[in-house]
Amino acid sequence: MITVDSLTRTYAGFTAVDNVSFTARSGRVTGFLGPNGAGKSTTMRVMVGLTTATSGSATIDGVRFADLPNPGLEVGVLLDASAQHAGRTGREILTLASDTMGLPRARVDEMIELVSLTPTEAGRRVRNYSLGMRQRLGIATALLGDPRVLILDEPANGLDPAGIRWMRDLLTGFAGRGGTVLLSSHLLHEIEVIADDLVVIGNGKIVASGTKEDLLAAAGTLARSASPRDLAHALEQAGIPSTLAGDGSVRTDADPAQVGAVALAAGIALTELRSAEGAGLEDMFLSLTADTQREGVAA
Ligand SMILES: Nc1ncnc2c1ncn2[C@@H]1O[C@H](COP(=O)(O)OP(=O)(O)OP(=O)(O)O)[C@@H](O)[C@H]1O
Repeated sequence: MITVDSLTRTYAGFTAVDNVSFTARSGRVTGFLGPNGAGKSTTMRVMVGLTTATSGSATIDGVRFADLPNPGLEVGVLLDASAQHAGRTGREILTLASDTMGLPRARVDEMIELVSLTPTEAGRRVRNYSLGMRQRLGIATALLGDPRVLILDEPANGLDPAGIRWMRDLLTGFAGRGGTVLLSSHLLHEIEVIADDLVVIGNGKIVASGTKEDLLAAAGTLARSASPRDLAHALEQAGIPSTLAGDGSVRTDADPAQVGAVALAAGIALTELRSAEGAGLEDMFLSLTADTQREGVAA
């Protein structure tokens, strides 16, 4: 389990991470979301000892990363796939990491195979790797020590569609065996498919956290009819506030049964009625972070 407790990180008076607390539990994939500059990477860097906390703490099973005797055996980290030594081959990077951790060399070949780098690619210098290949190498490095916790910043970045699916299966399998996965991503569809829990950060502060089900269920109900304005009007008459979305749907916080009953009473045929869950993470994310979005897209 990863525990972040009242974590604050300031840079010359600017507060990048502001009193952040959350946990990433074992056996679960926790998605860490937020707009550009929200503080995700800074929080993750503190977790793995690359940046110090101004106050508060981040611990892995109760221990600070810096106090772990052989951290690679406990925590797999992928923060910046391009930070690998460009002049070394993928195999050299894995071999060095494996030696540092005191692992058998056979583990290097296992990891190269696991991330589907060919032997030729593994022998190529990292400066000649594509982004997706760097990402695969980064994942191989993170998994090398067979850790029980994974901390991954944008791991799907640069992966092709098959690679994204492979990563999804890998991470859900890892959590299924009791591991802890914390991953940040701007690919909301990916997070929606893979995450069990969500932590949303905006301007350095947590704006929401909880299980995906709970957070998305709070999205309310989505209904469609041939005459959405009439439906919105009928709901208003029944004391249920609603909004007309740009896609012609009517959204409300009331539950689907209430909306159905109002439509029936008003003689309005519904063409769709469901929990707005399917409208999904993107809507939830944009509304939760509306104050912190640069483009003001959700305004
Ligand atoms: N070393 C530093 N010195 C000064 N400011 C910093 C430093 N590192 C990060 N920041 C600032 O802290 C804020 C949070 O940055 P961070 O990289 O954590 O955001 P993020 O959520 O990971 O963003 P993105 O989605 O763009 O990767 C930003 O405003 C950034 O400019």
